Formats: sequence, C-alpha cells, structure tokens
Amino acid sequence: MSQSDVRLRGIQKSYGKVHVIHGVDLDIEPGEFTVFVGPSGCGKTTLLRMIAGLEEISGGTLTIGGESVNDLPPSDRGVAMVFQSYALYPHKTVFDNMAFALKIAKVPKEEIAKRVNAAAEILQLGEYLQRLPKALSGGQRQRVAIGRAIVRNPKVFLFDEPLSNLDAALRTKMRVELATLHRSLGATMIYVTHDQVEAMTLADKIVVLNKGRVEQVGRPLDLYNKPASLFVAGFIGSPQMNFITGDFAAQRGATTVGLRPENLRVQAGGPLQGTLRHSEKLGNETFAYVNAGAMGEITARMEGTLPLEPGNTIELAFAPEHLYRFNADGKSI
Ligand SMILES: Nc1ncnc2c1ncn2[C@@H]1O[C@H](COP(=O)(O)OP(=O)(O)OP(=O)(O)O)[C@@H](O)[C@H]1O
Repeated sequence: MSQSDVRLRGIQKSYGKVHVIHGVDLDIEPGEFTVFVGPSGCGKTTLLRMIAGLEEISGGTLTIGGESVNDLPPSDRGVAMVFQSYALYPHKTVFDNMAFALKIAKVPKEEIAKRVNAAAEILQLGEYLQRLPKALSGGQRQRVAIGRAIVRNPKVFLFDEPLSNLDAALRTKMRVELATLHRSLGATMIYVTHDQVEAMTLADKIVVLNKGRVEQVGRPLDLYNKPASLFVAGFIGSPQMNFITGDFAAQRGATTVGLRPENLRVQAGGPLQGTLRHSEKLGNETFAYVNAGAMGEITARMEGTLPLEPGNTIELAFAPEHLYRFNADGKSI
C-alpha cells in the first residue's frame, strides 16, 4: 500500500462572500491516521472535500505526496473517499461495486479480480460478492464502500463520518475493524467524525477545528491531558469538562477552572458542595448531576454506585493536579 503525506498551506474556502475556512496549515505524515473534529458547521467536511477535490480550493496550496493537486480533478489525486451514505450502486453486485472504478480505469480483468478478492478477504465479504447491496446489513454495506476504496490502492483514504448510520454495537465493531485495517494497510487516512470515542481511539493525530480555523493539533491523549484552550478542553472528553468561574476560579489564579467529571470524588468536607439533582446508574459507573449553587451545574463520574438520592447534599473533592486553569482569553495557564 502506498503512503503519501498531505500538506495544507493557507487553505481557504469561500462561498461567494461567506468565508468558511480561514487559512488552514496542516501536515499529515505518510501512514498517519488523522481525525478532524469540531462542532457542527466548523468546516470538517468542507476541508475533507477540498482534499478529495470535490470542492474547489479558494486559496492556499494542497500537496499530496509532494505534488500540488489544487488543479487536479478528484480522479487524478490518488485519493479514495468513503461516504456516510455508502453511495453504493444499487443494481450492481458487491463484486461489481468494488470493481467499477477499476473497470473505468481499464485495469485488466485478472488484475481486477485479484484486487477485489483480496479486499473482500480483508473485509470478510467473500461470501457476499454476488449479492446486491439491498441484501446486505448496514455494516456489510459500509464494508463494501471501504472495499471500493481499498481496491483502488489510493495514496490517501478519506472518510466522512463512515460509521454514523450504524447502531451502537456495530459502530464499536467497525471502529475496531477500521483500526485493524489501518494497521494492516499502513495507509494515510483522514477521517471526519462527531464521535469522541472514534476520534480518541482511531487517531494518531486529532485536528480540532473551530469556525474554520485549526484550534489545536495533537495526539489524542495530549489533547485530553494538555488542552491549549477552553474550547479544546470542552470539546475533548465525554462527559464534558466542568467549567467554574467566579471566586472559586479567582482563588486559583484563573478566570475559569476546569475539572473533568472522572477526576471528582465524593468526600465529606470537599471544596465543591451542592445538591444531587439526578444520578444515572450504569452498574459499573454512576454519573452524578450536581447543582452547586453559584458554581453552576457540575457533573461527576464515579466508579460503581453512589449511595445518595436526589435532593441529598453532596460534597466533592479533586486532586490539585487535575485542575485546569484558563485566563480571560480562554487560553490554558
Ligand atoms: N454550498 C455552501 N454555501 C454556503 N455555505 C456553505 C456551503 N456548504 C457549506 N457551507 C457552510 O460552511 C460551513 C462549514 O460546513 P461543513 O459542512 O464543512 O461543516 P462540518 O464541520 O462538516 O459540520 P457538520 O458536523 O454539521 O457536518 C458551515 O457554516 C456551512 O453552513
């Protein structure tokens, strides 16, 4: 499998007078799994589609494998994209869906059969090759869509929320399969998702986008442990980090402090006091939603169960090293 780097320099996108991407610089190394995350409308899909060649680039340069591709059509960029909707041909069999792009490219028949069979083996689709897409499950259809990308032996794989149409159990299974696929192919992959767990578990590198700009780039655990800003701290991690302002923050030399739900514990006399509003008991863990008066609403995650009822007083403590501090500009201190 070929591996290519992807480099973005000052990439911009405008639709008429509306600027949606404001000069993105980004380096994606050969073989790297890069995930774009950010709130709805931040420009993840637009950026991916510009790399694919499906959206014109309004400014800046894009290179793939060292070659400027700004003016190349999608088919000449050596990229293969997998869509959320799968976009399979309904009247073609699984084999023909996977073979189609190769037929168009006039690849010899034997070579097509070899590549389709190899991809089908990797994706465990061998027994379905003569079926039509309508006779497949959602997960199998998504595997065909991925197979269609694999047979083209692209320099770069692009994924646009590929698992979001699948139910929770299948998502988990496909997530593990994608990670395994990346390891076995060693290909460069760029992936857009809304899903925290997908971003944290699949990525070598996460790119957090905010209103058409790169907010922070880093390895998943670096973003989790050392978010550069309030924005990233609030975006990476689920449930979301608690933010507290006012005196509690000021005493700690910040305008806002952050505490992750998993870093809070019940402790008599703890510095965070409130009333338990609701608790969610999942068996192995419990989420406590606490009304902490002037400090606002605080979420705590506890191992096991919590022997408290709504309306009870709850006191929470944390270790000092788990406190995140932010200044008035929202930057980490
Ligand atoms: N054809 C268009 N004309 C004008 N604005 C557009 C067009 N396509 C997208 N946009 C705007 O560009 C911005 C980025 O859209 P994009 O789809 O890339 O966001 P996203 O981060 O992928 O969002 P989501 O997570 O909701 O899919 C949005 O504000 C959107 O309204």
